[in-house]
Amino acid sequence: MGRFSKMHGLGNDFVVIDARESTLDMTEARAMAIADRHAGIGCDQLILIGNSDRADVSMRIFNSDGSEVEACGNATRCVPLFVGRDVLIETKAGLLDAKAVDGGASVDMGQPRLEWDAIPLAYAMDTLTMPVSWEDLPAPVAVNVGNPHVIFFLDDLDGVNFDRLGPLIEHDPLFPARVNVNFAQIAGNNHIRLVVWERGAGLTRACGTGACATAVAAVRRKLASGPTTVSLPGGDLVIDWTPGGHIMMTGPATHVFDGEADWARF
Ligand SMILES: N[C@H](CCC[C@H](N)C(=O)O)C(=O)O
Repeated sequence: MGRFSKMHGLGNDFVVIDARESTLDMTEARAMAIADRHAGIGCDQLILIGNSDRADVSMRIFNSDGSEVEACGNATRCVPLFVGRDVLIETKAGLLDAKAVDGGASVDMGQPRLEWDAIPLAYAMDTLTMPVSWEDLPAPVAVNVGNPHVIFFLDDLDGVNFDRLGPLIEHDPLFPARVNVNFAQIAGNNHIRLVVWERGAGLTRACGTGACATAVAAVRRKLASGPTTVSLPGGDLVIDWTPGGHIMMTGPATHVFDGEADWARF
């Protein structure tokens, strides 16, 4: 039997497993089975906390479709709560410094990558105003914050068909590693409303890296400057980034319950 914690960041939910003492062999199939909301435990992402010789802990991230990915902002904020102290975390996207703050955490998410080949895109282009379109969507921005994001700034999010546009863009061959699709609306001064169709997980109640990427895109487009509140369906994050600097993300982290499972059954 193995223990796990159910946690979430603004409703983006996780099964978190402490793999520091176990030899649990995680495969894409097993991750997908655990994440299944009907036949498994259920989550948007599965998180494995392991040992690291470069940091306090390591973190592996699996989407509910089983794909292993580089970054998850909301899960990163849950690690200090899970481990019980501030931590330096080794991820596929590099080392992240996560510090507990009341009710959540503040995380240095590192510097965004803005070059077309770092997103990655299939061919060279301007990433601030990409010369591409899908249906009547405006030219988007592309940003990598450890994982790939494309951001559309719209006048109004009401009535947008996220379930149709999300997968259409996620799987477009322009994005060789697929992409997280961000639909943003400027809601006021340094305030953005955001809905994210996540690569490998679909619509979620919040996306931390999406909030980071969207705030970076807004600053680059001169639609925001300084600490920006990003309002997602599950709640608000505060993202602070100035060109050339690191992205600071601050927001809630919640522990829901602990459980036990026989991992051999997945
Ligand atoms: N779907 C993302 C991973 C989870 C990101 C999201 N849950 C967050 O809080 O950043 C990807 O495939 O890159």
